[in-house]
Parts: sequence; C-alpha cells; structure tokens
Amino acid sequence: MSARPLAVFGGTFDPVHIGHLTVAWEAAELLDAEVRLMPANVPPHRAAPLASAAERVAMLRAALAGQSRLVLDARELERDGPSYTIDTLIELRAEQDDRSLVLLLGADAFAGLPTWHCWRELFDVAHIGVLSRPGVPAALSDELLHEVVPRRSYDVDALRHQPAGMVIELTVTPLEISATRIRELLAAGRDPRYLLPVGLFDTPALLAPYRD
Ligand SMILES: Nc1ncnc2c1ncn2[C@@H]1O[C@H](COP(=O)(O)OP(=O)(O)OP(=O)(O)O)[C@@H](O)[C@H]1O
Ligand SMILES: O=C(O)c1ccc[n+]([C@@H]2O[C@H](COP(=O)([O-])O)[C@@H](O)[C@H]2O)c1
Repeated sequence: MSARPLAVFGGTFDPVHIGHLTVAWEAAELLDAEVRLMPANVPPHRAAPLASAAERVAMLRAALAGQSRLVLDARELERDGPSYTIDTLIELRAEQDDRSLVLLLGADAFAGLPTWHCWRELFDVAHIGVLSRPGVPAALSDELLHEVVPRRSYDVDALRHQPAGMVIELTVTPLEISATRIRELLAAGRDPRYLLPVGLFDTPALLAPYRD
C-alpha cells in the first residue's frame, strides 16, 4: 500500500474561497496526503450553483495556480445527473487498489451524511476526515453516531495503513468563511478581496457570475 493517503475534498465551490484552501492545505499536512479538490457537476442536495461547472473549474484552476500540494480533479464533470459521492469513490477505489482513501468533509457536511445517497457504503470505500468548521452545532444524529462511534480513530498512522472504514477528526484553523457570504457580498457590489484566493482577482471575469 502506498504510504501517502489520497484525500478527496468535494464541493460546489461556488466560488472556491480561502476557507476551502486553508482547511484542505492543513488536512494535507495533518494526513501527509495528496489532496484533490473535486468540484461537483450537479450538487445533489442544493439549488443549482450560480456559476456553471466550467466557471467553477476555471476559478479552481486560478486558485490552485503556483502550488502543487492541492490539485484539481474534475472527474465529476464527466458524469451527468446528481454527482453522488459514492459513485466517485467507487471509481477512485478501483484506480487506487488498496491505497488509503480519505473523504474530507467540513463538520456541517458530515452532520448531514445520513441524507446522502448510499451513505453507509461510503465507509466501505474510504475513511472520512472531518474538518472542524465554526458555527456548526456539535450534535450528531443517533443514526450517524451509530456508524461513527465504532470507527472513530485518533491515529493518523493507523489510517495510513488501512484503505477505508475509519473516521478521524482533523482540527484545522477555524475560519468562518462561506461561499454564501461571498456571493452576498459580490451581489451587493462589495469586494470580498481577502476572503478569496489571489488568483481570482487577477481575472475579474471569473467573478462575473456573482456580480450580474
Ligand atoms: N470555512 C470552512 N471551514 C471548514 N470547512 C469548510 C469551510 N468552507 C467550506 N467547507 C467545507 O468544504 C466543502 C465544500 O463546501 P462548499 O463548496 O459547499 O462551500 P460553502 O462555503 O459551505 O458553500 P455554501 O455557503 O454555498 O454552502 C464542504 O465539506 C464544507 O463543509
Ligand atoms: O452523494 C451524495 O448524496 C451527496 C449529497 C450532498 C453532498 N454531496 C457532496 O458533498 C460535497 C459538498 O457538497 P456541498 O453541497 O456542501 O457543496 C460535494 O462533493 C457533494 O457532491 C454528496
């Protein structure tokens, strides 16, 4: 088994912001993992994003320029219909043999896991790394706790040597930044410059979907 886990950070990224990049970067360090940012083509549980999939990918490319620790994986754009995470992880598992695979989720997304398509099967193909996020209530539902408690681990080394099945909490810098807030600011004609990756400001057209 490869020593470095592969971690997947899925999102709508409408738009990608400094919160995403910071927690993904810190997860890469904490896990010593390769981290891929994976934009959803059709996010399953929300209204359609303001920016198209191609526009969100362009923003991610601009945001990730100049570093190599975080990489873009746009495979979900090749599938029609809702971008179910289980389908993506099954595909990755087939490519990666028994490499340790970690699905990174912000604490808010993790709390909603029991509403996901085939959610219990996620544990068969990947670990879950839960990224702390401010403003998220700590309580988890009983059905989620039932799956999580026996899988909880505090040992990154153990996670590295097993392909899937564990849940690990990753304490990252708390940043109360959301794409919702950034969309609101841009729609109001304001300039959230320092909430966004530098690359997005070099090409103002990238933010046009939110200003119109
Ligand atoms: N500031 C943050 N801290 C920790 N995790 C975050 C943060 N922002 C987003 N995430 C996580 O990133 C993933 C993708 O999130 P998403 O693209 O929906 O961003 P968002 O800021 O939550 O967007 P929106 O406000 O549109 O819902 C989710 O797992 C989410 O929990
Ligand atoms: O597979 C599902 O049923 C599912 C339901 C909701 C969200 N997801 C995934 O979770 C990630 C974060 O979603 P979101 O809506 O918080 O941006 C993104 O990769 C989505 O595709 C996946």
